[in-house]
Amino acid sequence: AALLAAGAFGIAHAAATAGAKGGFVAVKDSHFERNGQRYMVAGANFWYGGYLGAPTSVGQRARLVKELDRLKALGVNNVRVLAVSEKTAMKSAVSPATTSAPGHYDEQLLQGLDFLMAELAKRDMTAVLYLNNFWQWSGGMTQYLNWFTGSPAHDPNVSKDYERFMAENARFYTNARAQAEYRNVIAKIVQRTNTVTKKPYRDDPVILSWQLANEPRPGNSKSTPQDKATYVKWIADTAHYIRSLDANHMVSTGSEGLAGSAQDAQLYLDAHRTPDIAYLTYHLWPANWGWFDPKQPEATWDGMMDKALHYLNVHVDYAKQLGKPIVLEEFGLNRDGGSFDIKASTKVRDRFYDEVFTTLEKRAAAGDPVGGWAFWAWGGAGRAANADYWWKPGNDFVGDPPQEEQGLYSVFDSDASSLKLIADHDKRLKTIGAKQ
Ligand SMILES: O=C1NC[C@H](CO)[C@@H](O)[C@@H]1O
Repeated sequence: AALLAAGAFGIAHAAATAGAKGGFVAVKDSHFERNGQRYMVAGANFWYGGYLGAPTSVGQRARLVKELDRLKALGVNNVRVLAVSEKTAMKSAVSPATTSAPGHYDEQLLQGLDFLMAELAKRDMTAVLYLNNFWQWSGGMTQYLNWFTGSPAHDPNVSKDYERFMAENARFYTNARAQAEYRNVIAKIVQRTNTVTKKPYRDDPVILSWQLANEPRPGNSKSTPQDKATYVKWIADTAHYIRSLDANHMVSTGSEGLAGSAQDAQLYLDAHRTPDIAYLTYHLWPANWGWFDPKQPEATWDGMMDKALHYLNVHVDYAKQLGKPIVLEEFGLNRDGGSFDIKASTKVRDRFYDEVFTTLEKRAAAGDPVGGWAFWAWGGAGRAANADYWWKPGNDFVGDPPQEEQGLYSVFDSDASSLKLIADHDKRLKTIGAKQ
């Protein structure tokens, strides 16, 4: 029995550490490692990367290749991508969608993801793939609930009632039929064989992590202890399920940090404690959270930076407490004056990016568990198509998803000062990592 147990332990241990060897990114001593070397995530949010890779319909493979070449040239080594979307009647959601109805999936969009993975492999880049969305812009949890409870899919861009939207969305975590379909989708993608490379996703080191959802929250600001317990259990159970399908890849939550945890540090820590969640994530949105007014930058900058620096540092401290890496996988600020116009300057945003990068570099240089960052979001060659800056099917994709003005937070290929900042700091981050 002892021999059997030792053997089993050996296999389990080998599986757990296999990642670090076979080119997979894995965690070692609260940092990322790949092939025995420190790995720092110098990332970009590129939610529509799989859409561009589609062979037909929305696909623009020539653009995708150019965008990846641009990102690679900047020193970006990772992209964070929406892996699956759900068809919905909500006005501000992307179409087409991967899942047209439970059990029915668009093979063209899935082949788009395949093509993206293949192109990332050619450039030695990795991807974080999120498998759902707490928000409406890709259907997400709201659409699952519409399918399985018949509840109307309230687009909060229309209702303006985010508190109600968030409270209603939390029902997703306990709806058995919604969870069953969500796991069907997870299994379909995690167990997929790439039609371009013929490589099973499970064996593809391009994937840095499977992410439960984009910005999953326990409910709204009045989340109850029961809501919180449900949320923690959903994270642990779903992460365990993914790891049961794929022991090579890390799993992450997609959490925004305290802002997505009802400002409850204990909840944020509990949500990331399970060994099946490899690292912590957090996001930083000063304008969304009311810390900054782009139309009054001088009046609001100091207060915003105080809060932002605290947010940046306190989450690295949480990661230290858990002994896991942490990635700031979204952050952004408006163009000057709050303009959506690509011709508008980005002086204030550049200053914000510089502060964010510098703060995290300091913590990384001190040996703290900074796993890296990903700015929100790459607009590249995409351009807003309409005078009102709203997206319509057939328009270019940019960094801003359809629920926001196309130009709100995007970094475009013409934003030279922003591109230089990103390139300089991505290089610095990787240099810090290499020295440790
Ligand atoms: O995940 C997200 N976080 C913030 C982005 C900008 O508001 C938003 O577009 C996206 O839903």
